[in-house]
Amino acid sequence: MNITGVVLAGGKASRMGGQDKGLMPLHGKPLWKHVADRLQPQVSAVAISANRNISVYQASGFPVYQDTLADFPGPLAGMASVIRQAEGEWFLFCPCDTPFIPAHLAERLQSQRNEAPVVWVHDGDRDHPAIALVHRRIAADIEAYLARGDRRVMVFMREAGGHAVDFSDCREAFSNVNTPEDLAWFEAHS
Ligand SMILES: Nc1nc2c(ncn2[C@@H]2O[C@H](COP(=O)(O)OP(=O)(O)OP(=O)(O)O)[C@@H](O)[C@H]2O)c(=O)[nH]1
Repeated sequence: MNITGVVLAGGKASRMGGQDKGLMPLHGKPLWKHVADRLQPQVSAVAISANRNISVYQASGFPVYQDTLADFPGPLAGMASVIRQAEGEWFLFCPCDTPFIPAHLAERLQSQRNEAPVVWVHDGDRDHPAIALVHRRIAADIEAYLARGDRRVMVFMREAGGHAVDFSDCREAFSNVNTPEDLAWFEAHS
């Protein structure tokens, strides 16, 4: 299966004080690059979803896609915007703030998909609907869902016929960085 891995870096990062979270360094490397480096061996191509500092992301050489659904901020808008601009059938989305995703992420999501058009990570405690393997055919459904005023990623994905895949054996791989305190903690402990 050909999969495009997409680093979602288009959020407002309000809990990070509004800075561009993807560009914040952890151990001297920007958060988005940690995610891209972990995705790259698992996918056919890597791309970035971003809405500011575009030239900085473009300098990586990866394609960078901006949101075309700017009226509907949130990860779903990022997903549909990428699918509309990129080629390829399958997309593995992953937030820029999840720098420890496991090496078997794509393989396990694929192997437990069972024909669903979207599957996402469940870490044993909670769902991570922005870490998801998505087929391009749901782009139109995302657009319709956003247009009717909804934003909730999980609700959409269940409506679209998706299900969660269990990653409780490696739950710590889905730790994420939301605040400056989180970043300081990972700088000291990872
Ligand atoms: N392309 C795109 N990505 C988004 C958008 N909103 C959130 N994301 C991404 O989705 C992932 C999860 O986002 P959140 O942590 O819920 O939101 P955030 O904006 O990053 O941070 P907070 O404002 O602190 O909630 C992150 O990787 C974000 O960059 C958006 O409107 N467009």
